[in-house]
Amino acid sequence: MVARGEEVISSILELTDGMEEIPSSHLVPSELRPTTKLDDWGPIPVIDMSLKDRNVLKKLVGDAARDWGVFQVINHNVSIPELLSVGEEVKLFFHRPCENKVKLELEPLKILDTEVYYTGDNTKEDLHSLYWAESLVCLWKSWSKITEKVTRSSDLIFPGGNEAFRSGTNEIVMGCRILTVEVLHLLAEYLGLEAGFFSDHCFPEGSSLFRWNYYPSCPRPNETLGAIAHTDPNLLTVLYQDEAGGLQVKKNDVWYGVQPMTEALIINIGDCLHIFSNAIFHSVVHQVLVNEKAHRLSLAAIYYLEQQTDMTAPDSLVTEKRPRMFKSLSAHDYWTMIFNERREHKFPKSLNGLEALRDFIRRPQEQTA
Ligand SMILES: O=C(O)CCC(=O)C(=O)O
Ligand SMILES: [Fe+2]
Repeated sequence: MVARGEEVISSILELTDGMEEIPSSHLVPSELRPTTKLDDWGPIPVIDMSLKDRNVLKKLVGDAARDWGVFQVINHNVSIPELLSVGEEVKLFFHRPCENKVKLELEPLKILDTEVYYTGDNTKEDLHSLYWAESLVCLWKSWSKITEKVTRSSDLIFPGGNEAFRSGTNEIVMGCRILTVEVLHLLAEYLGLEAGFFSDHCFPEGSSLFRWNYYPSCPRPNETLGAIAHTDPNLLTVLYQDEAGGLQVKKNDVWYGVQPMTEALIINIGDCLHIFSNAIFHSVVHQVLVNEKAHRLSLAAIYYLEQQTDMTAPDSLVTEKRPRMFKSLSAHDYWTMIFNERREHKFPKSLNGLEALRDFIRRPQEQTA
């Protein structure tokens, strides 16, 4: 059952078939619409992870996280051919009849610390920023028995079995984990901290999720967005975007496109790393533009801190020039706050996590170290 027009839409992809206008439910208010073209590429740093000189690599990664909050990495050891082949299977899922996909929407499947669900109309989701997009999510609540969990997720999505999806997902899960640990190590070392300072709070007990996002082509790309401007509320996101492009990041109030590179993965700094680093690293504001011609596929591998993690920045990151920016809060406090905030503000949602943090920002009179 898919009602069209003003009513419930359970699959944007089906809705777009032969459509010339977009439903009012998906119109983005004019002040939030795209202001630059999808291919206005910006000078987002591209970092070669195979660089042998660790000091140089550390500086490149740290400077990029500080100045941009986003960078692309190449030679990262995550198999892109494997990722592309899993992506093809995921597209087959998105192109299933709506009724079939919606089953996973109505009844998220939970088994062994694993959740699998589908969202066909992200505008109905209070909790995240995706808009003109459908998503397929696999959430794993810790890393123990991860291979088993990945297998179960695969069987939930493809009950008849799908070897390409299962083994490919396993390989990317492992590759992205290694990349994430490596980036977190470099970022900690850049700040003069123990290498495991961030990653030890993330692995092995933190949750992670893989969200495949499908952004169908859109007859009026200037009137909507694939994802509205937001920051990621987690620690760090590893992102793959296909050649359609559309990811934009904001720096000093200017939007820059992130140029698609077949071999690259994108690293986004999330709110928790911003808070934990006393705002030395920047949680990047980003959005996604859709286009008239091509559907777009992306994968967001999202890493969370363990819930009990106290995100108070270490004293060594507090100086006279850079006083302590946030009151003490745990990853769980932050989580609760951001979700309440998003639930309350239907639209435009309060999606810049750091604006939503206002009660946790220390006022000048409180800023004695
Ligand atoms: O699809 C993209 O490029 C970005 C997706 C995103 O921002 C997210 O999933 O949080
Ligand atoms: Fe995001």
